[in-house]
Amino acid sequence: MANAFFRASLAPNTSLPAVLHLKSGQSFVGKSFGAPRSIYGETVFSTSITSYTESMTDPSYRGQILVFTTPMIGNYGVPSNNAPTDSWDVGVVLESKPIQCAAVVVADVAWKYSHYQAVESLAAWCARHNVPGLTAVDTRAITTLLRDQGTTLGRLAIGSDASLSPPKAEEYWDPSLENLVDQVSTKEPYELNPAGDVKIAVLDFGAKANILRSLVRRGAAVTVMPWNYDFNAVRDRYDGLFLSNGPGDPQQCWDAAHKLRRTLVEWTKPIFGICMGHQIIGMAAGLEAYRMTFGNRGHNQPVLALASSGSIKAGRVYVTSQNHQYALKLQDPFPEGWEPFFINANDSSVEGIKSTSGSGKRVWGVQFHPESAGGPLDTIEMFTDFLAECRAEKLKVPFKTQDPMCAAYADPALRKASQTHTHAKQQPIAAAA
Ligand SMILES: NC(=O)CC[C@H](N)C(=O)O
Repeated sequence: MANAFFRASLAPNTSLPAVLHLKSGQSFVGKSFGAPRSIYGETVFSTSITSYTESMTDPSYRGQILVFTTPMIGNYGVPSNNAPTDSWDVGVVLESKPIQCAAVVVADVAWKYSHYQAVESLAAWCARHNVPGLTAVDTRAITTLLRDQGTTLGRLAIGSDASLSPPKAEEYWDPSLENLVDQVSTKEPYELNPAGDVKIAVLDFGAKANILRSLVRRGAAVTVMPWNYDFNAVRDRYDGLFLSNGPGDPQQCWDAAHKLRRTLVEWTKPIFGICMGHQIIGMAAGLEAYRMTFGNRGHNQPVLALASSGSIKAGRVYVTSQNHQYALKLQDPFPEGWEPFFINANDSSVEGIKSTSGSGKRVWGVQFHPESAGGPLDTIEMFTDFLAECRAEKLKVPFKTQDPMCAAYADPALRKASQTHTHAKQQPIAAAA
């Protein structure tokens, strides 16, 4: 008898020709799946084996043509992205609502899929989101090129466009020249789990949902703010500041780095940043961000801890999830009051920075993704460490019941409810004056 969960997806446009052109002059001819639409993007590769749904909805992949080095992608289909109401509701099951990458390239797309949570195939999902895919190409050859020459601008030409000549050099679209963060960041502040016992402001550069879940699941009340929000105007309401991941070149976000520079001077509460957030912290601290040759994208990146802090022990190697093109430059000496926290065990790039113990600050930035989704959970307790610091900070500072933003905490019934960890809800809040 046929497996009830084994569904075959139709391949309506398998016959459409498709070509990936690279600005460096090479072209790869294959077949299209997903949306029959030609696009431009920056061609990058990921070594992740699973979690294509999480990678493709990660806002940091915005504008990128994502080449999977794993030969077969799509085997377990795509789940519904509607968050169940009884869970930690940050609005989605995956990392954001839309598919964020510009296109995907897969050696052998799985037309048949099987998973108890799957509702559609990878191809149908891509078609529904107007995202094209290319299959039946040698992704090993593409990856070898990208490793040698670096991340390269590309054009995925589908259908009749596939027979046209490759674009001229000046026709390629370069996403690093745009402020992609502004496109994916929330436009208005909103709250999650307002009854949480510790108040965290999140600057949203394109936050993955699992970052928000990781804070909310640990009992935090989270206020998500636009990336360039004037946090300094409202900072006294919060016990900690978090800076999220985000797409594109961090140089596009100097506005946030300048504002953070002031925060670092005038505010001593805990600050934690991931990926783009880490780069912004570094830039505010006086470090330089540079573009790597091909970046690090995958779920198997080893990082060596150079310092101990919370759950992290110096001398240990942690396996991490990563998706970045830029990194902070290792410089000697580091700016005063700062030290390297992690270093990549493959390429020695800076994977984390922290404020020194004598600096009077508690600031951590990591280039990798402790929240995983997908990837290993080796460093997930960094969220617990951060919130423990914020809770300690809160005990130090008398609680201000007159602050309407914190009123929920003053209500014992709501406080108890927050401890049952079931009250994460998106609620719009008024923008601060
Ligand atoms: N995941 C991220 O936050 C990536 C940060 C930045 N866009 C980079 O590519 O380096």
